[in-house]
Amino acid sequence: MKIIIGSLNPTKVGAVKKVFNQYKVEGLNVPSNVSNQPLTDQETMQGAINRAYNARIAGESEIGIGLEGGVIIENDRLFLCNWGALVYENEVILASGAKILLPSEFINELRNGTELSVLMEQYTNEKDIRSKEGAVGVFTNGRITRTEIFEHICELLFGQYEFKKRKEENN
Ligand SMILES: O=P(O)(O)OP(=O)(O)OP(=O)(O)OC[C@H]1O[C@@H](n2cnc3c(O)ncnc32)[C@H](O)[C@@H]1O
Ligand SMILES: [Mg+2]
Repeated sequence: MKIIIGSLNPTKVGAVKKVFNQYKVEGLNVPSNVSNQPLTDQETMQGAINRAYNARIAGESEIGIGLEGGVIIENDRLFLCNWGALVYENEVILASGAKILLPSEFINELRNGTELSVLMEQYTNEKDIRSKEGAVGVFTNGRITRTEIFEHICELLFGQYEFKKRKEENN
């Protein structure tokens, strides 16, 4: 069975390959059909769902997976959030990842349309944080990386998928 993950970002592809290691896993760049920088929990979740559907169709696979990063602005607090969706047959399975606080000084620029990936490069003076440890890796001193957040989300997706499949078989 083939699984398509709707991204070529190595943190996302790597997480899916690690967790769904008994399947053939391929990354495909597909649209999220939301903003490049989702600014709410809801929009981030929708991006994950759209990527999963688009990946499944584009790759003609049984299972499509979408992983999406975003932020949540709550008054003067800014949080990093991540969502995952797994689509198979007519079912959508969802899971979100752990959240951490990001610097509040990012809020204005995010509202003005700058992506978090750009802000992280400016903040750290390092290139392509989004494909490496991620914002979470930077702000947790490397204890939890972006790949690990996505691995955790993938475990939550896979476990729910297995549970549903087992239930279907017993019916
Ligand atoms: O190629 P895709 O799959 O789009 O990978 P991406 O890194 O752009 O990831 P998302 O679109 O899911 O994330 C939305 C935006 O938030 C940024 N972002 C999200 N999480 C991040 C993190 O941990 N570190 C740096 N940037 C992050 C990301 O780079 C985008 O600008
Ligand atoms: Mg993106």
